[in-house]
Amino acid sequence: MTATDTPTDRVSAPPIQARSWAIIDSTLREGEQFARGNFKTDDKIEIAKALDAFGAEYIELTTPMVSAATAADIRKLASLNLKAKLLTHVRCAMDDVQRAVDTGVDGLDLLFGTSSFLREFSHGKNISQIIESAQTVIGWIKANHPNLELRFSAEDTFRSEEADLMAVYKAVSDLGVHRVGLADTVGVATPRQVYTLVREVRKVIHSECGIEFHGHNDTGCAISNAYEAVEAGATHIDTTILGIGERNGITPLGGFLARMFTLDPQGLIDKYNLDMLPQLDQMIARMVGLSIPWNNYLTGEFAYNHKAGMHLKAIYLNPGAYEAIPPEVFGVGRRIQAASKVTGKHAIAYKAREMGLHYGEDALRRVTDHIKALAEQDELDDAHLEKLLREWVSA
Ligand SMILES: CC(=O)SCCNC(=O)CCNC(=O)[C@H](O)C(C)(C)COP(=O)(O)OP(=O)(O)OC[C@H]1O[C@@H](n2cnc3c(N)ncnc32)[C@H](O)[C@@H]1OP(=O)(O)O
Ligand SMILES: O=C(O)CCC(=O)C(=O)O
Ligand SMILES: [Mg+2]
Repeated sequence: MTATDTPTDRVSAPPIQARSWAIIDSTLREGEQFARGNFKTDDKIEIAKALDAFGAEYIELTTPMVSAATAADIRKLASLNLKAKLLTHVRCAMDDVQRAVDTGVDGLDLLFGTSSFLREFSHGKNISQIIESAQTVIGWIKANHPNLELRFSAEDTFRSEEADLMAVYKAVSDLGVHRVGLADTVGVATPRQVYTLVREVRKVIHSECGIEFHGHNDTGCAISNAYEAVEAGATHIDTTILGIGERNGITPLGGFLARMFTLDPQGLIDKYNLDMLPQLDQMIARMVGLSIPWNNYLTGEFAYNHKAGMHLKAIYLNPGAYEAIPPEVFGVGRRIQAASKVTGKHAIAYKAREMGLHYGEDALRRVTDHIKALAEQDELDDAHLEKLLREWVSA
């Protein structure tokens, strides 16, 4: 944070506008690095079309260096002529980019590890050599494929020396890349570090150069870090559907949208077909053979479950009392769990009224206490509750 950027300034700052950032969905790249991400050609086409229909601005694909089959899939996806821009994620090496430019994608996401870990154990290059490689590779692309959108990312940004990063980012910005990337490769960055570094990077790159953030979720900060990046001026955020990726994954598309929706609801509604989110989450859950987690952002089975009596009283009057985001916007419904030991008389009265039953005040208290006592012993489902309410009237 700079001296002029106090916490108070940030609290009173206007909410971030959705038009200031774009999604780069990497389900078809980072998601292929997920333990169970092994998408077949038809899966890739389904995912790309679904993301395109959703309104994702960019779709990132695995490098064509993986295999001839992967390269053919990239070409096939590029031939779909989607509205979303297609990018392929490649090492900063001539062989890789020469293969990548033949695939018909709209842009290349180049990367080079800049931390001492990756310099020593991944590729063995020092910072000057990284910059030299960037000059050769980017120079060649600019000369031969000037229409390609280019991004250069310093892999493992948050364990890299700041002076090294600034030298690399300035060099690639001078070479004319469209975006620089900051990658929290091992999920170690704190939100404040992300905010501060994005602000610092902004100062050394050209004003028209965008900033992309890629955040892993090892310490549970992937969404907040993406949010802080945007607040600090990042223009592009990497997501995957359900957050799938290496280890425990990256910023999930749904969770990130939930975060940003509260700041500019109309902006998100204008940009994306938000009610497709359950379909996207279900599609990936099916393809990777896992269930959507119960507490998943927006689409988890219990993401909109309301249970406590005090909550239910208010929720019946106005759902906004206990919901930050209306579920219907994202194509999901709420669940009212009226029969539990933590319920109250308002919830029971409401449920009874729905069934055309009315109780006096005493009867309502007694039936409520009866339901609470029963639920203390065992789970009560809706069918059981309805039977009980009917019996209570006729008793
Ligand atoms: C943080 C991330 O998620 S980055 C994601 C990168 N994506 C992937 O790794 C998935 C696809 N990868 C692959 O299919 C393979 O790893 C390939 C085709 C890219 C390379 O395969 P191989 O030649 O067998 O090498 P291997 O994967 O064992 O080792 C990585 C190589 O990349 C080099 N390398 C690593 N980073 C870079 C870089 N940014 N630019 C250039 N070369 C690099 C390493 O030096 C090493 O090459 P070397 O053997 O000459 O030292
Ligand atoms: O290319 C990038 O910016 C990100 C690469 C990656 O997946 C990571 O660093 O975790
Ligand atoms: Mg990653």
